[in-house]
Amino acid sequence: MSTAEDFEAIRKDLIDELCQEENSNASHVALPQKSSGSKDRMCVHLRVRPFTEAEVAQNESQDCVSIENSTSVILKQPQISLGSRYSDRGIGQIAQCFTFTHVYGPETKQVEVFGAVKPLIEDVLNGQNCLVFTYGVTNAGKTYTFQGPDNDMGILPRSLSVLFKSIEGKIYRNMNIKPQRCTDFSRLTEMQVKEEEAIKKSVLHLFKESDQYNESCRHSSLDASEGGSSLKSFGSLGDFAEELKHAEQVAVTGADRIRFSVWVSFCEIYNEALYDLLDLASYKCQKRKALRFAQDAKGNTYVKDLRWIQVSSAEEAYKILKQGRKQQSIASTKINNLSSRSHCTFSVRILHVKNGGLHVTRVTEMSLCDLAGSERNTKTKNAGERLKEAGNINTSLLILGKCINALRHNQISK
Ligand SMILES: Nc1ncnc2c1ncn2[C@@H]1O[C@H](COP(=O)(O)OP(=O)(O)OP(=O)(O)O)[C@@H](O)[C@H]1O
Repeated sequence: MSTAEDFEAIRKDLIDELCQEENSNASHVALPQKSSGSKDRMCVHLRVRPFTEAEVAQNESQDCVSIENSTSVILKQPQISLGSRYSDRGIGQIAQCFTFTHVYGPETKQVEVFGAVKPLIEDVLNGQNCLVFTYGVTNAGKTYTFQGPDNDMGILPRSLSVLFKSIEGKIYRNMNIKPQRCTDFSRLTEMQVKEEEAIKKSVLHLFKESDQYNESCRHSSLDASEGGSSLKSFGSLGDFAEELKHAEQVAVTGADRIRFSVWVSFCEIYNEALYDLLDLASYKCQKRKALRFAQDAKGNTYVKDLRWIQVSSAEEAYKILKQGRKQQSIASTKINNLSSRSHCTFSVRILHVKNGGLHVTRVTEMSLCDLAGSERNTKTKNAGERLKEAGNINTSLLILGKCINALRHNQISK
C-alpha cells in the first residue's frame, strides 16, 4: 500500500463490508442497535476525568460539561469562546446533549470503568472477537484509562489479569500451534518452536534488564529527572502482582475439554506507518521497519509480519506489554513532542485447542487500542494535514478491519 488512492480503495472496501455485515443480519441495521441477544454490539462509554492539580490551580472549571444522568451529558461552550461572548449579548447559547451507553463521572474508579470491559473477556474466551478503543482529544485521559498508573491500573492490565485468572490450569503451553494471518493458525516444526522460544526469551530478558536498571535508578534518586521518571513507569511487577491477587474470574463454557493457547502482539501507528513494538531489531536502535496491511482469502484485514508471542501467564503478558511500551516511548521521544500522534494496539489472540493439540476449534481475538488525541499544534495545521500526520488513514483501516472481525463474532466496545 503506497499511495493515497490505495488507502482510499481499501477504506471504501472496508466500509462497504462493514455495512454488509450490519445489513446481513436483520436485527443489526445500524451499529448502536441491539443484537439478537440482550447485549449491544457496540457500546460507547464516556469518562469525564477529574481536573488535574494544575488545572484546579488555573481555575479551569467553567461548567462546560454537566453530567445529566448515567447516560447523558450536556456540553456548553467555554466562557472564553467566541460563541459564549455572542450569547452574553443575547444571541443564544449553544448547549448540546449527548447520550452514551454509560457516563462515568470524575469520581469514577478504574475498577468501575473496567466493569464495562470485563464481559468482553468472557466473550473472547467463549468464542467471540472484541475490540476496545479509547478515543478523545489530547489530555482527555485515554492513556490513564487504558494503561493507568502502576498503583491504579487501567483496563489493559486488568484485562490480562482477569483473562489469565479465568483460564488458570487450562493453558496450552506448547508453542507448536501459532496464530496466522487473521483467523488461521499454523503448526510449527521443532526448529520453529525453538525460534519462537528464543524470541520470547529475548523480550522477557530485556524486561528484566530494564527492570533492574529501573531499580538502580530508584535508589540513586533519579526520579525527579525526566529520564528517571519515565523509566520508573516501567517498574517491577510488584503492583501487577497485587492486581493479580485480587483478579476475578469469568465463566468459560466447556473449559474442562478446552485448552487455551494465548499469543500477544503490540504495534504502533505513527505518521501513517505501522511499527511492531515487539520487534527486537528496533530495540537495538536500528531504523524501524514499517509493517503493511494485508488481506486473507476471506478479505479479513491483518498486519503482515506482525510478531505474535506466546504467553503462559498474566505476568509474561504484562512484561511484554511493558517492554513494548518502553519501545513506544523511546520512539516518541526521539521525535520530540509528537507522542500524542502515536496510536497503539495490544492484541491477545487465543487458539481454543482440543485433544492435546490435535484440533483447534476456534481462533478469537481481543484487541485494545489507545488512539492518540489530536496533536498539540492543531492551530497551525489544516484538517487534511492533521489527519495525515496523525496516521488516521492507517488507524481507520486498522480499526475498521478489527471492527469487521469483531462484528463477525459480535463485540465492540469504545
Ligand atoms: N481518571 C483520572 N484520574 C486522575 N487523573 C487522571 C485521570 N484521567 C487522566 N488523568 C490525568 O490527566 C492527564 C491526561 O491524561 P492522559 O495522559 O491519560 O491523556 P490522553 O488522553 O492519553 O492524552 P494524549 O492523547 O495526549 O496522549 C494526566 O496527567 C493523567 O494523569
